[in-house]
Amino acid sequence: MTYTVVHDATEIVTGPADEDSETLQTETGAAVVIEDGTVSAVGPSAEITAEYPPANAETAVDASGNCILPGFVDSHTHALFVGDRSDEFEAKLAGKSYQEILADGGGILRTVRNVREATDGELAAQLRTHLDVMLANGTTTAEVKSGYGLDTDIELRMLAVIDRVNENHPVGLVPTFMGAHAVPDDTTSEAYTESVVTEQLPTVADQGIAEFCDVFCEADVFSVEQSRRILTAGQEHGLTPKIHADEFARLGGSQLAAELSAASADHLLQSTPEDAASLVDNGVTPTFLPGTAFGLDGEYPRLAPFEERGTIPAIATDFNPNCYAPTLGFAATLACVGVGMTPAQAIRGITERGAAALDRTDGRGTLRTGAPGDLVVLDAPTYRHLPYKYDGALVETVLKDGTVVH
Ligand SMILES: N=CN[C@@H](CCC(=O)O)C(=O)O
Ligand SMILES: [Zn+2]
Repeated sequence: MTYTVVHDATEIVTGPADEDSETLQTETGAAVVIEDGTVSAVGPSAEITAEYPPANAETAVDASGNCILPGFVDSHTHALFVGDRSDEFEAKLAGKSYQEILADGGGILRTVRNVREATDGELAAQLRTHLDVMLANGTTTAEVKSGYGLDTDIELRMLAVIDRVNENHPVGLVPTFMGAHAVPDDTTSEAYTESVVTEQLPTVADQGIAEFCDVFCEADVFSVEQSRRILTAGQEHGLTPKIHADEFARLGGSQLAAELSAASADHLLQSTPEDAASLVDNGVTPTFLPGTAFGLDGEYPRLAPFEERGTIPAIATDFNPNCYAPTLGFAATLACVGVGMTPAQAIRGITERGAAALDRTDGRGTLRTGAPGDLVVLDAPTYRHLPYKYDGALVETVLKDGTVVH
């Protein structure tokens, strides 16, 4: 019998509390056992270690003084990018808006130019570098979008790079096709939508790597009608919809997500209580991206309409060159300080709610029996310290499928 045992933890967060969904279930003085990559036992350390002695374990981690959390799930990233946009940060500080930068050929379109010029090796190396930082800060599962190619060949290349890196990086990747991330500057949104539907989507579906299809449904980008066309075509090709909705304008992206039963609707800065109700009623996981809100004008999405319906949003980083913040612990801090979540809600947001936004039903984001053996050992005694000590460096050890990977 080979097993990993993490023992004598000051606190283990096993998942949401059963009776009150806004709080966490925790055990003190506890241990967790992982066999064949899966959690096989959680409970009082003395009982667990009597059955699974650390001395006989393949891997034993003494977690005294530490809090153990489920591995973090980042359900929204654009982590495959190259190039620098630090001057756009300065332009924004000087008053230029994100949309003005994009309209001038900067923003996403600038990263598209950089990605198109990069070799596959350069793209893979940069993605690995980004994932190393994410892993060191507790992320064990991450969605990664294409969307900096904006033509069939480069979108396919991006997805192939994500797939290749996924073979040998500890962070488990979930690939999303996002050909509809922006409109290339040599075409119109109508013509480009047509090419996404008739050229990109069939080829991407044949390639068989992408699991989700995402659209930037926004004023001057893709209309609701265009987004509907792309997402339903994606569904016909077997890709589950996700959507960037209600970020700058309330165009109707949330309502579209509800209509299509999307896996998630993300950003939601302009969403109304009616939008929140539609999302919740149709099983769409609302996803807040507080790092992006922090870097724009500091307007955060509203929690109350979701809370009132018993739903905690997922919290994701949206890591991209406009939001250079790949750390979910920091996103959790912003979820507390900016959105007004409690630390328990924020921890739920970066764990099992993130898993829900990716349609994962394998217990990911919890540490219950049968869940993946993905664990974060904090250099702190309680989960509350994660959003509280917000300058990072709180993650001591990370296990993926029961193996120490950081
Ligand atoms: N808004 C669209 N996409 C990203 C930004 C990507 C970029 O600026 O490169 C987002 O979710 O914030
Ligand atoms: Zn995004």
